[in-house]
Amino acid sequence: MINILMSGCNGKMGQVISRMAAESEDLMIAAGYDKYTKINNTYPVFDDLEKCDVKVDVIIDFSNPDALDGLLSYSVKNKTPLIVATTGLSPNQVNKLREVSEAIPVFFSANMSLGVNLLMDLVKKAAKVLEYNFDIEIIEKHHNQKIDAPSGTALAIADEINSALSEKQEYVYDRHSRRKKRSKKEIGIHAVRGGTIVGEHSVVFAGTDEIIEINHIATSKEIFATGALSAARFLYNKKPGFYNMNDLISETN
Ligand SMILES: NC(=O)C1=CN([C@@H]2O[C@H](COP(=O)(O)OP(=O)(O)OC[C@H]3O[C@@H](n4cnc5c(N)ncnc54)[C@H](O)[C@@H]3O)[C@@H](O)[C@H]2O)C=CC1
Ligand SMILES: O=C(O)C1=N[C@H](C(=O)O)C[C@H](O)C1
Repeated sequence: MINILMSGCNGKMGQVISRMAAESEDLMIAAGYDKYTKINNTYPVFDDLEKCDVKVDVIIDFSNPDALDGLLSYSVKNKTPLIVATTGLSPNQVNKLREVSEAIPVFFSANMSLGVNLLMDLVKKAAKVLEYNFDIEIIEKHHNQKIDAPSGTALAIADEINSALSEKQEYVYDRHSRRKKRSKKEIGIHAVRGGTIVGEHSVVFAGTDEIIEINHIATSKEIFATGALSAARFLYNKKPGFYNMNDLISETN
């Protein structure tokens, strides 16, 4: 049995993962961490990681960037593998994750779904072929409770595209403050927020008289929970290192 500490356990993702872990035979949530503690869970919930006296094998984090420092200290002190799915981290926080991955296994992904990771591969291929004649714009849509914008996934898609292009493009967020024509050296990134949209990402390659669009639509949060639980199985007993969905997909396929 792999014992998990669920960080952000009382949030939307934390609750979906708790339900799915309870249905699994090899994983259980042994403890939770959340600053909001007014929900009854089947496991003990701590509002301070220093108070957590439950021994766990892996941490899964779907919370807020504010929680990261405490999680890193706890993980390093207890040598506990850490899965970070929280988005909106600063570049400095991502660097810290890389640093601690020299001491403990760290898994970081802005999107735990298999589909989005396939989309990233397809988009990279398209970007290489269309590099010189097509303008690239990314549009993401999420529910009205989402805090960060643009989504971590939209930024990760833009990074993947940039890694495939011969010349690095500048990211342009929305366009309301710009009063000039679009340049050839940019990737536009746009966020839509409303209702209960689970998560949609669309990459538009707009050329002269033709448009190619590659889309991913999440219709339930369970796809992210499935990915996070697979990441827990993957990271348990791994050597220190910085892992992502590509490592998980190549090991399991
Ligand atoms: N990588 C992926 O596949 C996915 C990532 N996410 C990301 O996961 C995060 C959480 O998403 P949701 O569950 O929808 O949000 P939510 O707002 O429903 O839940 C967040 C939970 O974290 C808790 N929290 C906030 N700050 C905290 C702190 N400093 N210490 C401890 N607990 C704290 C809140 O009380 C809340 O219960 C977001 O950053 C979101 O973008 C969400 C879905 C998929
Ligand atoms: O907040 C969400 O809900 C989601 N956040 C992630 C992101 O910011 O990319 C992933 C997913 O789209 C859902």
